[in-house]
Amino acid sequence: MLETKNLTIRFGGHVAVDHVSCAFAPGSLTAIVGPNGAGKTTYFNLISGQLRATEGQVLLDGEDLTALSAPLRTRRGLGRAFQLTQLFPHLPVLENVRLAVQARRGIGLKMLSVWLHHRDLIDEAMAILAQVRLAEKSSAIAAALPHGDQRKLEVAMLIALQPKVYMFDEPTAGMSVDEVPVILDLIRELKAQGQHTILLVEHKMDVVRELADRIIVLHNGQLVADGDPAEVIASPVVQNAYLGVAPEEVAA
Ligand SMILES: Nc1ncnc2c1ncn2[C@@H]1O[C@H](COP(=O)(O)OP(=O)(O)OP(=O)(O)O)[C@@H](O)[C@H]1O
Repeated sequence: MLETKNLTIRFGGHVAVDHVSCAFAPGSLTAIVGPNGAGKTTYFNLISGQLRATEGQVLLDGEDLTALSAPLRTRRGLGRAFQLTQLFPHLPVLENVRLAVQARRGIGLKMLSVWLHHRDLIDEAMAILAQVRLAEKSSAIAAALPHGDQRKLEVAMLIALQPKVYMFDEPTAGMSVDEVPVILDLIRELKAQGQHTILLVEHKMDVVRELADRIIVLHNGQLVADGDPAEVIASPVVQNAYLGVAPEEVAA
């Protein structure tokens, strides 16, 4: 179980995330929505450790991660989709995923045969690339991939780490119409496995409606709605805060 308790960050006088308390269970997919500047990405950054909270806590399975760096949080099971800049852009796709698998397994594994060990890592990396439909591009240089394939590689790297929590920040942003379903299928497959906690920041409400079990709404850094997707989307607070419709218009 991932929990945030009174999670808060101030930038000068501005409270970007304001005492957000929320728990996210394994097997659930929660969409985090809200207008531009609501604090969604900042909330993600506080959970994954890219930013340190001014106040409050992040807990995973009861362990307080608040004081840990982002890499240590990753090792505890918080998996956030990487940007290409965090990968090895000048190495082949397969090498990137192999290194992620190796990082997860630990480098100090005592293997009878180094070659077998290497073969085993490659086999796992290739299986993950097949899962994200990138197997045929395994020898391409990561930086040379088209945008949609780079996003798939980011998901592959995440899968290689076998996190407890998957965090996706606008996973389909900048993708062409034919690439979007591949990423959504991948998220759907992860959800179907049933044991991961999945958090998704997404602006496209059709995607949210289809994938999420639950929606939380941030507005001015505060948690203003939390619940069943259909009910939350229909609620006056969301129609007003997110879709820009006045509550009285919704009620009418
Ligand atoms: N490092 C920072 N320094 C100062 N202010 C920041 C910083 N990071 C975020 N903010 C501010 O915090 C608020 C929340 O920003 P954030 O990017 O989290 O919003 P968001 O909901 O993800 O928006 P969007 O949907 O546009 O991505 C904004 O007012 C933003 O300007």
